[in-house]
Amino acid sequence: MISLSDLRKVYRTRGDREVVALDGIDLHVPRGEVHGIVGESGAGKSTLIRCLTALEEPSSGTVAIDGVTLTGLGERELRRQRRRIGMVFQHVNLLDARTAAQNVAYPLRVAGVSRAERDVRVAELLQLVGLGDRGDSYPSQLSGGQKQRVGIARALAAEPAVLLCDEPTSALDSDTTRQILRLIRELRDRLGLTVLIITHEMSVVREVCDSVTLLDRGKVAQTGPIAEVAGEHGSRLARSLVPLPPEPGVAGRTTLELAFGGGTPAHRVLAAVAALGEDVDVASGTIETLAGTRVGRLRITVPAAAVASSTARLRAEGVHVEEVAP
Ligand SMILES: Nc1ncnc2c1ncn2[C@@H]1O[C@H](COP(=O)(O)OP(=O)(O)OP(=O)(O)O)[C@@H](O)[C@H]1O
Repeated sequence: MISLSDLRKVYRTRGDREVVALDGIDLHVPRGEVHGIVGESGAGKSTLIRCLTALEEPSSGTVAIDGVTLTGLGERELRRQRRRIGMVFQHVNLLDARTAAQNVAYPLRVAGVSRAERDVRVAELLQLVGLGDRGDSYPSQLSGGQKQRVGIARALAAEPAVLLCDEPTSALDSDTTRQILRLIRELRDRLGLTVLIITHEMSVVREVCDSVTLLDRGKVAQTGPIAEVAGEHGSRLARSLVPLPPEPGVAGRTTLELAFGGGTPAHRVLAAVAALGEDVDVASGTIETLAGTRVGRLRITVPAAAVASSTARLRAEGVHVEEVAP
């Protein structure tokens, strides 16, 4: 379990200016959950990861992994606790002159695990990530996805409770991305890992995460289970989890956005739209199934003069409606 309480990190720059990178973050990820962290560049994602791995000392607040508070631990104990956190990066950074098996064995060697035990563990780990027969291959002989699998096996060598993944699929094509995300889920299921994924790709969140947090200038802007945040109509996460294609505006007409899902079943939305009469037109729509729940957005256009009446009629039918700024 990952638990951050009122976490703040303030950097002091050379000109003695203060930069508040994390501004009172509360985040609790239960054991066995895959949680995504998203946010624009500069939102504080890397700082969050560095505080979680205790590479950075928070200015205030606490970080706890599996009930152990990392903040304030001595160097020796911190090193021991860090082994409970496995890290997976965008660029795997394997040792080129070592085979896949030797790369996975490396952290075990550093930890002083005996040769015989190491060999058994490495074989198990490679098997676990689907590379049982590639232990003797060098990184140059492996594809990007296979290298990432080796990186994941290496991260799991110390049997961590938590896997922190920093943009794990950003360097991979879409098919390989899907396979790696599937692997992460399988590992979570088999090993009971708690997984935190930092990503700028909403497709990653859609595909693998149970819950998600949006960071904005060091604060939690929105957080919750995927289906829940996607159902918070009009919210930033709902918009990016259920994207719509761009559409050109039409002169004299106004676009209204309607929400499906949650307490608003599709038939009610469609009936309410149909009741507006022939002056209504459909501009775009998307429906996604997220964590087993169907959520969607529908954009319609109405004559500018009919905006107020159309909105009122839709709302009277219980449909969530917002006017889209031109
Ligand atoms: N060592 C540092 N000294 C001063 N300011 C820093 C330092 N590291 C980060 N910052 C500032 O803290 C804020 C958060 O940065 P951070 O790197 O955590 O964001 P991020 O969400 O990871 O961005 P990106 O997606 O671009 O990696 C930014 O304003 C950044 O300029």
